[in-house]
Amino acid sequence: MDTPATGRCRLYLITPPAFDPQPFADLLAAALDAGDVAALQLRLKGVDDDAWRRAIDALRPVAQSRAVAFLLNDRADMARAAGCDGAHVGQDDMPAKQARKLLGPDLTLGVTCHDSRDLAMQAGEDGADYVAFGAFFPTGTKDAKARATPDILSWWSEMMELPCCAIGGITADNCAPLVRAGTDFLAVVGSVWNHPDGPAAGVKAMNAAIAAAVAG
Ligand SMILES: Cc1ncc(COP(=O)(O)OP(=O)(O)O)c(N)n1
Ligand SMILES: Cc1ncsc1CCOP(=O)(O)O
Ligand SMILES: [Mg+2]
Repeated sequence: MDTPATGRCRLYLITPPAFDPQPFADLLAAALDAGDVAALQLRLKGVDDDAWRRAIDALRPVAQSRAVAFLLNDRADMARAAGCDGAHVGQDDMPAKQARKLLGPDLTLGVTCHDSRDLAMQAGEDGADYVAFGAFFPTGTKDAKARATPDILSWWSEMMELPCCAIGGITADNCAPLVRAGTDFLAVVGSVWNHPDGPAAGVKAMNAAIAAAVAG
């Protein structure tokens, strides 16, 4: 997962809460062709391993053929054998150390750190490649436990080399303070998949907003 070599923040797309993998693959291709996306996270809840494998088989080539890193949410145990680029784990999923062991040294590991500097420093020590803070805004996608403010992003990005990611209710209209605070990635679900003009327009709008925040 390429971190922004230019110093510019990049979009990190997460799959919507429910979708049918085959038709969704076309929608995803259009979204990824619409603008810069650093990573796609496959996020499924309450499905069995066969459903995970079907979704991975449908979506992984779409992402990887476009040089978009393909990460699994929660399932660090599946990522390596399934040819994925990494995994994202939360504080209640598995210890970051265990996820790192499962992934090996080369795959990307992301860790949810809510609004906690301590959790983020621990995640870095335990082998995370990026730390995720949030939720920054109200979101209907997840019942998010914590609320974060941009100062954690500015503190982290000034103190640490390890990339950070912002998540939670982020849209083209509200992302500027997060970009200016130094986040390396903006992780989004709703602002892309629920965009009134479709996901490709959502990706374009997010990239335009990132560029505007950097310029402004
Ligand atoms: C990039 C990114 N950041 C945070 C999360 C949330 O992970 P978690 O706290 O484990 O919650 P679930 O997504 O598993 O419901 C994430 N998935 N991605
Ligand atoms: C998975 C997750 N973790 C914290 S908030 C959130 C949901 C992000 O979705 P949206 O971009 O629609 O708010
Ligand atoms: Mg999780």
